[in-house]
Amino acid sequence: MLQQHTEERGTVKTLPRILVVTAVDAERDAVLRGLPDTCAERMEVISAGVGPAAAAAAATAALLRAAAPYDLVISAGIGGGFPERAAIGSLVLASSIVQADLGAETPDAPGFISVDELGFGSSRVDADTAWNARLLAALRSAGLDAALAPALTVSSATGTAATAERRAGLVPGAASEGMEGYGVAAAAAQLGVAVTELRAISNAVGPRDRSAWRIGDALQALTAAFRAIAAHLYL
Ligand SMILES: O=C(O)c1cccc(C(=O)CC[C@H]2O[C@@H](n3cnc4c(=O)[nH]cnc43)[C@H](O)[C@@H]2O)c1
Repeated sequence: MLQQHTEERGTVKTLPRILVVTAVDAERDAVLRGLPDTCAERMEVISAGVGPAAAAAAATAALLRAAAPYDLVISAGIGGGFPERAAIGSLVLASSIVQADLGAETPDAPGFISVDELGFGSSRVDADTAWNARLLAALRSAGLDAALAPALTVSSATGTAATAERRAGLVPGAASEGMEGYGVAAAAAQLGVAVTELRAISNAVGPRDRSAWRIGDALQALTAAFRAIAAHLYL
């Protein structure tokens, strides 16, 4: 990490290099709106496309082509919130990132076996606890907050109450659902870079009702979150 001397106070501030991976351009632009020009060299923000495969491919490419190593990768965007855990417009910071539909469907309840249970590996990557603490401190110093909880990744967004219940039961405490986190996390883990996920909630996880999505509110929350993070880490 580059160190910047603040001579008048005699302090040394570390300036981390962070890669932010969003799915679509509207999310990338919302993140960029929160960043001052001065941190452009330290924070790269990309839109990777929707879904874990596109996210993993783009994150891997960005990590490998970087002129200098990244200290942290953040999967960021709007997301679904599990009722009672994350309201529309609120933020969820992942404690772990879980691919919730990676496994096998079964005819018996609960209707799904994860790859972990099947013995094919792991569907979970733990978010970096030290970075999560820094990001939470950044949000709180700007009067914001985030639920620190497992974040689900799925290839098909939940659209029924039954799927919402099954996915919530699969990962106790899960607060958010998105479609890219695990792909970004798998890329970061493969390359030994710390990772976390930050979701701004646009809709409830449950029966599909696109008219109830509050994308504008969620994008504003994303901008505010990254403004707070940049101010805390770089200014
Ligand atoms: O239509 C728009 O203006 C618009 C602006 C920004 C983003 C979108 C998206 O549709 C992004 C898709 C993206 O959102 C995540 N997401 C949001 N809600 C959920 C959900 O309930 N379950 C799973 N994923 C969700 C997801 O990561 C998609 O990539 C549109």
